[in-house]
Amino acid sequence: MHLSFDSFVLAASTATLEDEPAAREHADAVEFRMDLAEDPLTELDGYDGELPLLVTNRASWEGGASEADEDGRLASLERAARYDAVAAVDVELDALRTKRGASTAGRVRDADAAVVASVHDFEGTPATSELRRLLHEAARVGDVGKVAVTATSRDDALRLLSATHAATTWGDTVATMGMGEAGRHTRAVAPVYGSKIGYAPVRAAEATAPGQYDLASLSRLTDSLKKKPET
Ligand SMILES: O=C1C[C@@](O)(C(=O)O)C[C@@H](O)[C@@H]1O
Repeated sequence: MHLSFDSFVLAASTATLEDEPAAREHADAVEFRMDLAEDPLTELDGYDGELPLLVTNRASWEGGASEADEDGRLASLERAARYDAVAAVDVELDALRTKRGASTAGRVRDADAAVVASVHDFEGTPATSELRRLLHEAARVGDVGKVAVTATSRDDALRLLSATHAATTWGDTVATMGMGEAGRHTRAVAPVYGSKIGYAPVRAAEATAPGQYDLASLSRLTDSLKKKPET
């Protein structure tokens, strides 16, 4: 399956593909968190859903739950990329800076899947210059450059939106989101400034990051902001 990041993609984040039927009504894709799944490759084997998959196998050094060593973790992503349903693979920017990670990106693309190069900051929001630099570097090595930061103030949220707008204006394909309470509204608003992916759990209690809206809520918010105001 194919996913275009030319326009906003709403991904239902989940630890199990059993959520796909419930996600269909609102989501454009499923983000399958392989690191949170019991037996991810067996789930991929049995997947017969309609939504394309974006697979993530988040490293423990990037806030995820993968317990595999780096080679095994990336090898699982390469295997996942070969499933027809897998349209995109998330690879951390820090991994992509290594030879092993860059080779994973090559294999993912050989399997006709897109690479989402990701950066997470669970502590705060980097300085504006660093934010812009990270977005540009991630967008250069990935088909989408994704930066998720922890916003602790309105100022952080505004800087994130502004960096998203700047990156989009100079032609980078990026996705951004503010984690935490102060960042929550950026999830609804960032697509207006060019962000191309949003993440939300089907059920609020199963959030995969702090400050996420549930899927139906984020879908309603992004849809209504997408509509042109009536004149
Ligand atoms: O990288 C991201 C973004 C995210 O952390 C969020 O803040 O919505 C949720 C994760 O599941 C996903 O892999």
